[in-house]
Amino acid sequence: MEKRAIAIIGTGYVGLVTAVSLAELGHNVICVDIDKNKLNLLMAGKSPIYEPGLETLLVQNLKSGRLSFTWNHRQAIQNADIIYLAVGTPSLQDGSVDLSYLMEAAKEISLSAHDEIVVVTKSTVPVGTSEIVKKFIEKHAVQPINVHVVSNPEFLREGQALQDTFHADRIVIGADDDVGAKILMELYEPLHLNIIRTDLRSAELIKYASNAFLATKISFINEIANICERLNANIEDVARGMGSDSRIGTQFLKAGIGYGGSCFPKDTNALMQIAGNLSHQFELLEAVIHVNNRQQSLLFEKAKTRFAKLKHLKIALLGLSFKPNTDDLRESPALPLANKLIQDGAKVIAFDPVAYEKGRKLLPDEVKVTDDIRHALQEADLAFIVTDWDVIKDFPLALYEKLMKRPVIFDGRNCFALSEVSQYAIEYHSIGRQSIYRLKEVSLKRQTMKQKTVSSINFLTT
Ligand SMILES: NC(=O)C1=CN([C@@H]2O[C@H](COP(=O)(O)OP(=O)(O)OC[C@H]3O[C@@H](n4cnc5c(N)ncnc54)[C@H](O)[C@@H]3O)[C@@H](O)[C@H]2O)C=CC1
Ligand SMILES: O=C(O)[C@H]1O[C@H](OP(=O)(O)OP(=O)(O)OC[C@H]2O[C@@H](n3ccc(=O)[nH]c3=O)[C@H](O)[C@@H]2O)[C@H](O)[C@@H](O)[C@@H]1O
Repeated sequence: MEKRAIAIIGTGYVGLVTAVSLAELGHNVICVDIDKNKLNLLMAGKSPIYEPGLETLLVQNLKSGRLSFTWNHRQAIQNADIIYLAVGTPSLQDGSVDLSYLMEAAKEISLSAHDEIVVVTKSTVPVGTSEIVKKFIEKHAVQPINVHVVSNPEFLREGQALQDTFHADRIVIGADDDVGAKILMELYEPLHLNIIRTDLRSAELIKYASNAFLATKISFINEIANICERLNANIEDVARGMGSDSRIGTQFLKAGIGYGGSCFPKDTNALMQIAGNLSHQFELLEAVIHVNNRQQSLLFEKAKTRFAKLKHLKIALLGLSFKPNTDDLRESPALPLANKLIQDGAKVIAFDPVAYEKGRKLLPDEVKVTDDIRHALQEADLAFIVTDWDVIKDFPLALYEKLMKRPVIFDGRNCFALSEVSQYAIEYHSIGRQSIYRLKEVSLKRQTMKQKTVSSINFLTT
């Protein structure tokens, strides 16, 4: 295997995971970023993101000398024969993709690269962008250059990024010429994974189509959950029954508070824009996005129906990250929920085992933030579960019952089996399942017992 000199522009999730995995395969990898704070951490062997296993590989590869970091684009690019673009491609106001970071990175390549290079678009970009990048670099290059551009979209999930990289279901390599495609296929060959070779545009579309399809599965199951609630059926059983059909599959059928994160909301909106620009109204995707927006307010609406007023209630908001095992709060359903609760005059105390620092910066000032679940639940009038962190799922229901002033739980992730909850004096509202009102039942029973005791005392004293 030829040892390659690889430059990676952008050290976010995707850039970092790509960097450590290519260094693990024995290549020389240099990463460049414009964020000096991030680079200082990385150079010191500290991962700026919470991603299981990442820091260990970072330290190992820094020590071996195969991995390095710089803020100087020229230093990263001038000797590289493969250059990855892994910068962010966030949404603009209208839902279309902001390509300014990507084009800045392309400009840096044109200033420092020379001879023959392979430019790989790892960032998720609208169809046709890789061609634009190639033309841009060739047009603005200050030295003679031959650019082979390859689209190699990323499919990792946050929280299990390394597993998804080393054991990916597929690697997509899209190119309109064979030179770059062949080099990338050789690069990934030692991973022994399923490689799908396509043209440039198809590769770019595979990424959006995949994310949009997964988002569709989630909105679909959430709609079935809404029907379950009205029919007294149980969404967990329905999803299990559906998912056992191998044509449907069990994954991404977990009903909940709606999808969040840095990609599904952004990429579904982008695909809507892409279709719209082609005069095609993507009605199915429009519905998927609409259902997700509605689903994110569902727990709040349920709480408003249950309690006429949330004002002055002490509310524990459990989980801030958009899913467990990450400290990423981008598009987390916890953020709009916290804002709504504050607007309604509730006293909110938010808990997250990892994302609490980031949460403190993003939540309204009125929200207290803690990394201690007991502290959040103490004397709370109700609790919202937003993220299914193990520490939340495994926290004993007996303690929810004991610590809370009034143990009413709105669970957006179906963390507990109904049979388990019904053993406690807890009122429990979840997604796509019947609500449990044991709180009333048990306290009534307690009241009756108290009354009985009082009357027997009265009897004894008369
Ligand atoms: N986060 C994820 O799980 C996944 C993300 N993607 C896609 O990958 C791309 C990157 O996503 P993330 O890693 O989450 O982004 P991120 O926002 O975490 O990181 C991007 C990095 O690029 C840096 N950057 C911006 N302009 C630069 C420039 N001119 N030169 C050097 N560095 C520059 C930023 O400072 C930042 O550190 C996006 O297109 C995203 O849609 C794809 C699959 C998974
Ligand atoms: O393009 C991307 O950035 C990535 O987007 C997702 O990965 P990620 O956002 O890290 O997380 P997921 O595990 O897919 O979850 C996304 C959201 O859907 C929600 N979800 C997921 C699965 C499910 O069954 N139900 C459900 O509500 C999660 O809670 C979360 O809010 C995709 O799964 C990755 O393949 C893709 O590379």
